[in-house]
Amino acid sequence: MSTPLRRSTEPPPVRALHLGLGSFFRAHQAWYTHRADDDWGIAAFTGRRADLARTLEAQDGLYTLITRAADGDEFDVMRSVARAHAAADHDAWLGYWASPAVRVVTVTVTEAGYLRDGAGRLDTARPEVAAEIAALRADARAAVTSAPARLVAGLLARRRADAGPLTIVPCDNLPQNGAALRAVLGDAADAVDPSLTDWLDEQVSVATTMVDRITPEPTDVDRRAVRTATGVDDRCPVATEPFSEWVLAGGFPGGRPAWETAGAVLAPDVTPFEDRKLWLLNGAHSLLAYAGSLRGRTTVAEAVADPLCRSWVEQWWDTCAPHLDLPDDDVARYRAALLERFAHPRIAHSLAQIAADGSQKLPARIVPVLLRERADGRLPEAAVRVLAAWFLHLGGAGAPVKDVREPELRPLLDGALSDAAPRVLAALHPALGDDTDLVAAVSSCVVELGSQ
Ligand SMILES: NC(=O)c1ccc[n+]([C@@H]2O[C@H](COP(=O)([O-])OP(=O)(O)OC[C@H]3O[C@@H](n4cnc5c(N)ncnc54)[C@H](O)[C@@H]3O)[C@@H](O)[C@H]2O)c1
Ligand SMILES: O=P(O)(O)OC[C@@H](O)[C@@H](O)[C@H](O)[C@H](O)CO
Repeated sequence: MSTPLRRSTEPPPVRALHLGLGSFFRAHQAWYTHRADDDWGIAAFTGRRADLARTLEAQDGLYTLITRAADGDEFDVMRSVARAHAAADHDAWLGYWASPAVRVVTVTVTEAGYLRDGAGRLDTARPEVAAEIAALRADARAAVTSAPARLVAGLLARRRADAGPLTIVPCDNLPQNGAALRAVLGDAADAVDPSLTDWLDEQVSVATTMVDRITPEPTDVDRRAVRTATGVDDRCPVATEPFSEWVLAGGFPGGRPAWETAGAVLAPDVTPFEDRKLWLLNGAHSLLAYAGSLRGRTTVAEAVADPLCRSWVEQWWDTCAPHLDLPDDDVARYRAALLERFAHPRIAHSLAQIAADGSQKLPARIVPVLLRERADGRLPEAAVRVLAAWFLHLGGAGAPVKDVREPELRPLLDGALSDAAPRVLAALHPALGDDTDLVAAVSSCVVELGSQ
């Protein structure tokens, strides 16, 4: 007999809002908030689907976090999610923004959710973006659905209510995610109501963060593990690795949870931590997702156990190391720890999940190092390999293709490799398509990898 998960005491008062209720938020920001030495409750909204919100709400926002070590699991019930809402619950969304009690808004909507164009601005050429801007201009309470539009709708509600300053905290794997979100929000605000821009500058701070905790999609095995170990029938547990990092920079004029008491680090600048994480961890993840899946590997652990894939990872890390503004010892320790994290025997982190939206991820994970290398006159084999493997992936080899830009990328693959390669590379960064040496190297690597 198993018991359902319900609260026996009141939830903490809602003082924070989250957009993008999913696995990572529950393993990371909600975990830090749960452990922080104060009493902040979060109202969390899904990005799109309603199911997780419904399931969590039926458990009063409670869920089990499984901290999965190589030699066993720990089970802890997280209490910081006071309310869980479906994306469509737009009136509730606006209501929280209008509440002076709410001081912080965290965001995890994936790289694709920022709706950026190639220059990092809001992609107003997309019909759905233009339609949502028009809807908000006509009615500030219109039920918009994209992340930028929902955030601007929230900002309009807050200004109407004169509810005071707050901080938005993006927690997606984007370089300088604060500036990235601020640019998109500024563009959306300007398009909807130019008078919002000054208010935004005065009342809203956007923090920049480096976030790290490998959290695969939950499975039925996780649910059974909770039931067996605790006797509780938790319908939405989430399993994560023991390692966790959160580095934040920025102002919190309205206050924030005491996340530092739970291990978060407040720093003047996240750049060195972010480069280290996005290039070494996420860059290697993308390499394995495309090149490893070409070799039939399906998880990170499987791929890194393959000596050839592992040598590719090491080669990529050697390429990145000179560009990191950190002591060599730190980088060496980080690399050693990463190999252990990747090889985790009880975490099945699917390469297919990581492969999704490469058009949004490679510009953050691979391209910055590649451009630095090219500026120094080098043509790094490791970066060439990732791009060639991604090219093959887009053509249908290895992990399945799921990319927000797929409709525009697929036609670029038509025709001879010598024509297609520059077009596909230019889709990641304009300078890459014009780099004839790089195009030639990627083309020959496509042939080499494709024939393996
Ligand atoms: N899972 C990890 O290991 C991990 C670690 C570090 C950072 N992150 C960041 O967190 C993000 C979410 O990861 P997750 O594991 O929680 O995924 P998830 O699929 O469990 O949850 C994603 C959430 O984002 C929403 N979303 C997805 N696409 C969206 C879009 N286009 N617009 C608006 N909302 C959208 C979904 O509705 C859902 O609420 C990642 O993309 C990454 O940027 C994840
Ligand atoms: O979550 P995504 O889709 O941005 O990327 C997949 C993984 O590379 C990523 O989730 C890592 O596991 C994570 O960034 C580790 O902290």
